[in-house]
Amino acid sequence: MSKINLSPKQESIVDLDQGAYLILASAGSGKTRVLTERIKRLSDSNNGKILAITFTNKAATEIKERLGTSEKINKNVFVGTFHSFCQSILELRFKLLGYNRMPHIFEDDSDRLDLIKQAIKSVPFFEKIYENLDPKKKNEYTYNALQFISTVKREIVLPEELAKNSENKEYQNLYETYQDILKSNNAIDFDDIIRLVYELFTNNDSVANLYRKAYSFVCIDECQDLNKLQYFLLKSLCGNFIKNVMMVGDPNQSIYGFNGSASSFMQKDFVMDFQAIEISLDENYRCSKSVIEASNTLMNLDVEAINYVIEGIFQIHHADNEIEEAKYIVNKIKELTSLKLHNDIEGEITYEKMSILARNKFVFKYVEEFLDKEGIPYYFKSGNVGIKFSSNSMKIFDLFFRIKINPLDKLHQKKLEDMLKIKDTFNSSELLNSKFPISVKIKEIITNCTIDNLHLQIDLLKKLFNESIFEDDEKKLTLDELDDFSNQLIQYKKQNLKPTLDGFKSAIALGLTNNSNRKDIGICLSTVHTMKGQESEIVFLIGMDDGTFPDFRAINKGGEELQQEKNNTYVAFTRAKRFLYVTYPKKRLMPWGDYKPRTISRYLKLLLFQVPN
Ligand SMILES: Nc1ncnc2c1ncn2[C@@H]1O[C@H](COP(=O)(O)OP(=O)(O)OP(=O)(O)O)[C@@H](O)[C@H]1O
Repeated sequence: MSKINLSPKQESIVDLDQGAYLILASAGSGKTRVLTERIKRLSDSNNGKILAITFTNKAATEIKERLGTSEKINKNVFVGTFHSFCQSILELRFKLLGYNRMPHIFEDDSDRLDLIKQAIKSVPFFEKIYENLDPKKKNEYTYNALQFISTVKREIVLPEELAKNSENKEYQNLYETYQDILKSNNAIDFDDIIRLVYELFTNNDSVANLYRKAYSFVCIDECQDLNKLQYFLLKSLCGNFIKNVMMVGDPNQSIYGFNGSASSFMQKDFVMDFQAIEISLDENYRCSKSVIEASNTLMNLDVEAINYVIEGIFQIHHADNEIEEAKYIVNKIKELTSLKLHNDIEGEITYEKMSILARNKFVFKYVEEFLDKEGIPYYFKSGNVGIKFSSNSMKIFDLFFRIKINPLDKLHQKKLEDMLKIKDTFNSSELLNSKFPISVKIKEIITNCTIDNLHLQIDLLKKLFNESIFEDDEKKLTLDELDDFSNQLIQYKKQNLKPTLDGFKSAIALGLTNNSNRKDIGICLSTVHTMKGQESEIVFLIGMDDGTFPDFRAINKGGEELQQEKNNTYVAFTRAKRFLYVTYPKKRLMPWGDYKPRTISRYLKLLLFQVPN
C-alpha cells in the first residue's frame, strides 16, 4: 500500500486523543484514511482496545488491509460492520436471548417475503383480506407489512404503538406471527441481529459491562447513515464507561433515509449525549478540478480541491432516447480506451478504470445491450450481502446446504420442494423423479459434508456438474458459481481459526467472504447506493432525467426524501476521480410501448451553464 502524507488538518484528527469527536468531512476528504491512521496510532499507544465500525464490508476490508495483521492490531482492534460486530456477540450469547441453538440468518429479501406470505396464510383473518386483493395491492400489502416489521425493529417501538398510526392495524399481529415463524425456523432476519444485541445490552448489565470494559475507543465511519437502532445500540454499548467515541460522517451523503437513517443522530443526539466536539474536514483529495467545481455547484459547497492541478472533465450530454444515450456511452468508452493515455489519468486507460452509475438497475438495459454487442467486458458491483445463485443446480445445492446446517429451516425446505416439484426432500425416489433428478446426487454430496471435507465435496460437485449438465451456457454458469462458492470458503478459512459449517454460512450471509479471489474484469456497472464509499477514474452517470433521478416517488413525496435524491447525486458525482460524463435521454420507452418525453434532472439545471456541450 503506497504511503501518503496526511495534510495538517487530517493529521490533527489522527492525533486526537481521549474524548468524543464528530468529524464532519466532505466527500473525498480522506475520512477512511484518517480513521485508519487514527486506529493505527491508538493501537500503537497501547491505551486499550479499539472498536471500529463501518457501514460496508468493503470499507471494513479496506481498513483491515491498511492496518495489516500485526499481533498488536489483531489483539487490539475489532473492525467490522454493525452486523458483523453484533453477530460475533450473538454467537457467544444467544442462550441469554432464549435460543437453544445459534439462530441462522435469513438474509435474502425473498426470504422475508416468503415469511410474511406464510404469516398471512397461517391466520384465516389475514388470508381473507389478502386473497381479496388484486396482484398490485397484494404486493403493496406485503411490502407495507415488511416495512412495518422493519420499522418496529429499527425505530425501537412496540408494534402496538406503531399500529396506532398505521393504516393497517392488523400489521401488529402480523409482526408477532412473522417473528414466531422465524423462531420456529431457528432463524433471525438482518434487523434482528442488531436488535437482539441491543436488547442484550439494555437488559443485561453484566454482559454489557464486559464489552464496555473491553473497548476504550470507538470509531465509526459514515455516521450520516446511522439509524435509531444503531445509535441506541452504540449508546447502550458505551454506557457510562466508553467516553472516547469518534464519529465521522458527511450529512450531504445521507442517502439511506428509507431505512430509517438520519444524519441528526450524529449531528444532534451524539453531540448532546456525548458532549462531542465538532471538527470539519473539507478538503477533497479524490476528484479533479472540474468534478469538484460541479459538485460544489450542485450542493452549494465550498470544498477545497487539493488536486487543482488536474483539470479533469465534467460534461453533460443529452440524447434523443435511451438507445442513443447507450450508443453515446459506448462510443465514448471506445474513444477513451483508444486514447490509451491522458495527462489526467495515471497509467493506461482501461475498462477497469471506468464505472457506469445509475439511480436504479433498470436504467442499464440498453447500455448492457450495446456493451454486449461491442464485446466490451463489464460486471455488476454486488452489494453488502451474501451470494445469490442463478443456475438451477447451485440453487438446489444452496437450499440443501441450508437445510443440512439448520434442520429446523422449513422455509428453505419448502422452497426446495417447490422448485423440485415434490412433496418430500428426504424421499430419494421422489428426488429421482423430480424436475431436477441431479438433486439426488447433490443431496448425497451435501449429506456427507463437514467443514473439513467441504473442499473435497466441492470437487465431487464439479465432477457431477461436468458430467451431468449438457447445455454449455448452463454448465459454465454452474461451474463459475461453484468456483465462487469455493473461493468464499477459502476466504472464510483464512479469516477463522476455528471454522464451522454454521460459521461459514453466517459469514456468507453477512457478505464477509465476498472479497474472494474473483477479480472483477471490465467496466463496473453499479447503482449509486452500492458505489458509495468507492471511487473510479472515469464515471458515467446515466439516466439523469427528472423522474428517474430524482426518482418519481421522491418527487411526489418531496421534503427529506427529495433532499436525499440530491445527496445521492452528490455521492454519484464525487465517485469520479478525473472524468465525469452525465447523460440523460429526452424521451423514454414506457413498458406499454409509448415514448414519454423527459426533462433534465432538476439538479443538473444548475450546472448547465458551467458545461461546454
Ligand atoms: N493526504 C492525502 N494525500 C493523498 N491522497 C489522499 C490523502 N487523503 C486521502 N487521499 C485519497 O483520496 C481519496 C479519498 O479518500 P477516502 O476514500 O478516505 O475519502 P472519504 O472521505 O472516505 O470519501 P467518501 O466519503 O467520498 O467516500 C482516496 O483515493 C485516498 O487515497
